Amino acid sequence: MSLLTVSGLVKRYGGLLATDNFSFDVRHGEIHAVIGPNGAGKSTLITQLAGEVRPDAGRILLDGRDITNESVEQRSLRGIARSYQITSIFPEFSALQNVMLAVQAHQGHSFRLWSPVDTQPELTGPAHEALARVGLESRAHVPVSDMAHGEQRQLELAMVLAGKPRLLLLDEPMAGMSQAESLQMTRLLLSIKQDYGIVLVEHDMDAVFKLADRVTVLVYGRAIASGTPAEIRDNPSVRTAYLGDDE
Ligand SMILES: Nc1ncnc2c1ncn2[C@@H]1O[C@H](COP(=O)(O)OP(=O)(O)OP(=O)(O)O)[C@@H](O)[C@H]1O
Repeated sequence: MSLLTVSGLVKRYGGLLATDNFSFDVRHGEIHAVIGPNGAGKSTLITQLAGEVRPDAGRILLDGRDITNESVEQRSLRGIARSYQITSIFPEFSALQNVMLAVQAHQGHSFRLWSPVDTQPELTGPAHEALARVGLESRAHVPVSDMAHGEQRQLELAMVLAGKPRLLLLDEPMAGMSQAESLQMTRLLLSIKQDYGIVLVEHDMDAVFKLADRVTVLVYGRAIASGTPAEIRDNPSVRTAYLGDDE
């Protein structure tokens, strides 16, 4: 059974169909990329999967359970985690403290960052573990403001993993990265993917074709093609949809 199954999803903004009868699924251990031109509805899809926006029609199932009407918090408890952009990071705090905050937010503990960190093993343990997963363990005590952009994006991923999710919703994890940083993030995602199901929205096509097991192409809210990276690359209607687009 798929980890995530989406069927017949519809989202209208006035007369605009931002999501047009969209269906797809994500298996455990799989990266399913959603690509498409600007305004195709990729972010709108992610917000509906995360529970921030309710669809007008359709169903979202996690492990076969209907979560369409569940809140962001309920979905988070079930293991759906959305990556947020760097704006959710506290730059003056260390990498470790930022991940501890993410652990704390997930566990619902009270805010205790001012007490000595080594007295809070329930936070430091999972936080160190998440930093190690993304290769930032040696940077645990570095203030985020002293970290490179690519490292900050890795930290963002550590914060997502800190909640021990099962399904990751990654919205442009390579945004603003140099080619070297993007390669590093690609390697990182490949090294962790077997433990999660991942929905990947990304404009960096090199990264998408290296990472994705399956790719679904959105145009005007509608899935016009779905298949392996090789199938998508060779699909004439995908090529047509991207003609004149600089992505
Ligand atoms: N809250 C909203 N109210 C009205 N229209 C919206 C709203 N959110 C998105 N839209 C519209 O829905 C369509 C899809 O937007 P969306 O941001 O999901 O596209 P996208 O594929 O993520 O684009 P990009 O690649 O540029 O981020 C666009 O036409 C957009 O203007």
